[in-house]
Amino acid sequence: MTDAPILALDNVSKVFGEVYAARAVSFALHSGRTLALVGESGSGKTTAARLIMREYTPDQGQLLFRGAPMGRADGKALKAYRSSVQMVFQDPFASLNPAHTIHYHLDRPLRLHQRNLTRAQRRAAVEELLQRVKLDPAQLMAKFPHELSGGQRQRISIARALAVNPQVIVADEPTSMLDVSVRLGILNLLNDMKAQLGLALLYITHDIATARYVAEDIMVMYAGQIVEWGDMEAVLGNPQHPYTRLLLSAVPDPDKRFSEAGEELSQIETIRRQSALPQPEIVRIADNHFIRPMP
Ligand SMILES: Nc1ncnc2c1ncn2[C@@H]1O[C@H](COP(=O)(O)OP(=O)(O)OP(=O)(O)O)[C@@H](O)[C@H]1O
Repeated sequence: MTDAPILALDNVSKVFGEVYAARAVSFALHSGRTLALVGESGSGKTTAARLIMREYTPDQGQLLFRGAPMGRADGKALKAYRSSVQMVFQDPFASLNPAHTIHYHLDRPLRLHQRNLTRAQRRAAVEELLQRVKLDPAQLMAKFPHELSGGQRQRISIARALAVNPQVIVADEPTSMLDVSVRLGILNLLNDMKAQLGLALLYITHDIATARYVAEDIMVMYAGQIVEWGDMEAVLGNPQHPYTRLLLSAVPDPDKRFSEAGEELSQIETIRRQSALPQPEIVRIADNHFIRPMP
């Protein structure tokens, strides 16, 4: 790939006490592509997301946006970053305010970020956002979050993220709290957004099967480090790191329906305890277009 990355973590570490929640993590996101960050609970995935969302500042290394270090960004650059980089959370119940209508949730970011729009233009924009996430505006605008299903709520979260015309979306386990029957719809929606809007997506999950469904590239995180990365099919077809092999062993058939695979992967912690994994050792499977060589 030759296009410049939109966003990158460059050799970033984040330490809590003695624990490296992230250690020398480097990766980049490109428009129109999804990078899956895969690892079990506690591996550092959410820390990586928080570093990108600027909830944590790196102890070492830097966050780059369009090549510029965010550590030195001024107010204007920070504002641009905040609308360019949006997050979709695991729990669509917790991320919407029960006291406000769906219209309010989508109108608010438009009011804050596109101040030149008239009320009528904002209303049209809200309708367009709902249509984009395949919900019926006439039916849903006046409703409150509790009147919606989990899948509909997650669609609203995605619409709200899209309201500010982002270039990057970080989706942290966006389907894990949803009914199995609606997960595929959300994953398809993420794939559509990537293709139609050219978004760069970071898809965070413990579930290799859904990762394979949405992402071209995969990064495996273990104990705060990226231990393996590369093209999705190349890594899954020929995993080099014992931890990747272990993650995959919980999904013996990668073509299996992701819902079944997800359940099996929830047993990964048990498997890990039984098999006494070696200390993380970084394996580079190939020169790769989206990640800098590890030191
Ligand atoms: N604010 C914090 N204070 C102290 N330790 C933290 C903090 N945030 C994360 N950690 C530690 O850093 C490590 C990585 O945590 P992190 O939440 O990033 O993992 P994760 O892969 O996202 O797990 P999960 O899937 O359960 O969210 C863990 O050992 C965790 O206990």
